[in-house]
Amino acid sequence: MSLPNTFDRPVHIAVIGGTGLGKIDGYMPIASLTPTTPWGAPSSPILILEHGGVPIAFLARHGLHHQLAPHEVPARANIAALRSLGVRTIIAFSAVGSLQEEIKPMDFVIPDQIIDRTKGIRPFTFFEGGVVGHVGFADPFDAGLSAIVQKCADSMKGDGVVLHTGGTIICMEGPQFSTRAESNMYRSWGGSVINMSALPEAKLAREAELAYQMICMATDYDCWHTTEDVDVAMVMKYMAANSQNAKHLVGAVLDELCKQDNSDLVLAKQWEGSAQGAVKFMTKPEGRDPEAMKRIKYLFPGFWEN
Ligand SMILES: CSC[C@H]1O[C@H](OP(=O)(O)O)[C@H](O)[C@@H]1O
Ligand SMILES: Nc1ncnc2[nH]cnc12
Repeated sequence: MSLPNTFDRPVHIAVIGGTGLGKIDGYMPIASLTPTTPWGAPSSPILILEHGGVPIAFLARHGLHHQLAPHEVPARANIAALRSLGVRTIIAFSAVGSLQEEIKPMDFVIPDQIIDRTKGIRPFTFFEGGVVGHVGFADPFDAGLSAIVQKCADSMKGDGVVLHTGGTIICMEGPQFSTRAESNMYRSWGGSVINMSALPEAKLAREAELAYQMICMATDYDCWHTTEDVDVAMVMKYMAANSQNAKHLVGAVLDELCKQDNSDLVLAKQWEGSAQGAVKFMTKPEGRDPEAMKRIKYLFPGFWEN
């Protein structure tokens, strides 16, 4: 049976699924939306799921069939499309390599920092082409969302599975994995985990004034460890083993986010106006390109003129 392609209520919370998490078991979609944005179409149709009566958007980062390489993910379209539905909070899952002995494959990590090792080949900003804005990115994730995920650690099952709080994610370009020299260098920098997807997603979420937290699931020890070097089969094996925990964790996190007490957090009141302010102070009205402004107004429909 085909799903409706419209949904008439705002959706405030989204989950982005990554490698090995192209869907969340246990949720029946009630709509499948395909918004187009000034930055093109998102990676996949956006499914609307229901959690205790609250609509949740779900987007598969690499496409329905994992056909998009990390550098091909249309991150601007993904973030803009979610925001256009009303989304203000994103919980983003990612399969990561561990750069620290104590972060074992199957463990979860809620990072609080990122080191950018992408190579500038991915479109990474909404603010260009005749409109300039510089948003703060000192703390790339949302502390309020991080606290909620921490609170839900007990929802996970399994011997010794740990949820580590804090840590630095290295976001590399890929799609090839790192060399051993790089892996050791990242460890010397204090990296906790490594992936290919945290950026530009997190930067764009900040520009779009969204609350964003990545939840990392460790699948391997990259290639610095005495155990086997990472390969795709290893990542997929651990992701399959871990998808039940991802489901438990996301269920518990959504339970928390749906509580009335968390409504300001979910609506990202803490970020409201930050990016629009960053644009306002840079490009003078007479210098703003009309086409660039149309794109900005897609993101921020109420964007002032002067
Ligand atoms: C198949 S291993 C590399 C791949 O896995 C991660 O994907 P995601 O972050 O979407 O879960 C990593 O970032 C790479 O894209
Ligand atoms: N070792 C690794 N490097 C980069 N991305 C990954 N995703 C999962 N494992 C990874």
